[in-house]
Amino acid sequence: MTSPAPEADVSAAAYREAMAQLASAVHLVTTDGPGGRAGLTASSVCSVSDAPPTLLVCLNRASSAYPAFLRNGVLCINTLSAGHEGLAADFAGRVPPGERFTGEGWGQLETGAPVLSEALIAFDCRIVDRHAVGTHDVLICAVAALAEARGADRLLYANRRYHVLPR
Ligand SMILES: NC(=O)C1=CN([C@@H]2O[C@H](COP(=O)(O)OP(=O)(O)OC[C@H]3O[C@@H](n4cnc5c(N)ncnc54)[C@H](O)[C@@H]3O)[C@@H](O)[C@H]2O)C=CC1
Ligand SMILES: Cc1cc2nc3c(=O)[nH]c(=O)nc-3n(C[C@H](O)[C@H](O)[C@H](O)COP(=O)(O)O)c2cc1C
Repeated sequence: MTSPAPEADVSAAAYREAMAQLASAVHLVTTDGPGGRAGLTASSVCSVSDAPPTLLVCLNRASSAYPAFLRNGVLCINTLSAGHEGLAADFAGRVPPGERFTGEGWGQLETGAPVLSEALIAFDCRIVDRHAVGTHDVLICAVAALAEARGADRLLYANRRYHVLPR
């Protein structure tokens, strides 16, 4: 477990203002298993290694979905394409947790985590490590399967709004 960070000399508000300038892909991070089905919108996804294929996602422990991710030990990173802004808003809290999977086609790959059939890319993963840092857990995930729907425009998030990056 990582020791608590020393008192930051940058305010959280100033940090958020700075971070809002960064453009990132947008994902629905989903899970299913003994802990139930859950999901949230996330932008804190990045590659760690390609040998073996490994990525990370940072999960707020206050999120309603957090207990399910820990209990299930698996997740899917569903990278969104243009036209999925509504889904991103739904999974970011616009829709209550228990009602987030009613629409859209959802399937599975290896782990049983929900896979959005129209996702630009789906990274089906097993959680192999976890580091608590401040309010979040950094989840280290081994990629067990991949699916991709080529050719769609990308959905980005920057300056607190969504943007489309043509393919
Ligand atoms: N990594 C995260 O946990 C993120 C959380 N959010 C949440 O989504 C909501 C909408 O955010 P915005 O409209 O973009 O404005 P905002 O001013 O709350 O956030 C601006 C930027 O700061 C960073 N950020 C915000 N809250 C954070 C947190 N609790 N932990 C780590 N980084 C954080 C993100 O990069 C975000 O794009 C807010 O409640 C925000 O907390 C948004 C993006 C990332
Ligand atoms: C564009 C965007 C990116 C987000 N990225 C993350 C993230 O990387 N990690 C995280 O824990 N929450 C992130 N959130 C916040 C969650 O989607 C959600 O708002 C929060 O978990 C509360 O949802 P709940 O109703 O499931 O508790 C993001 C929100 C938005 C709008």
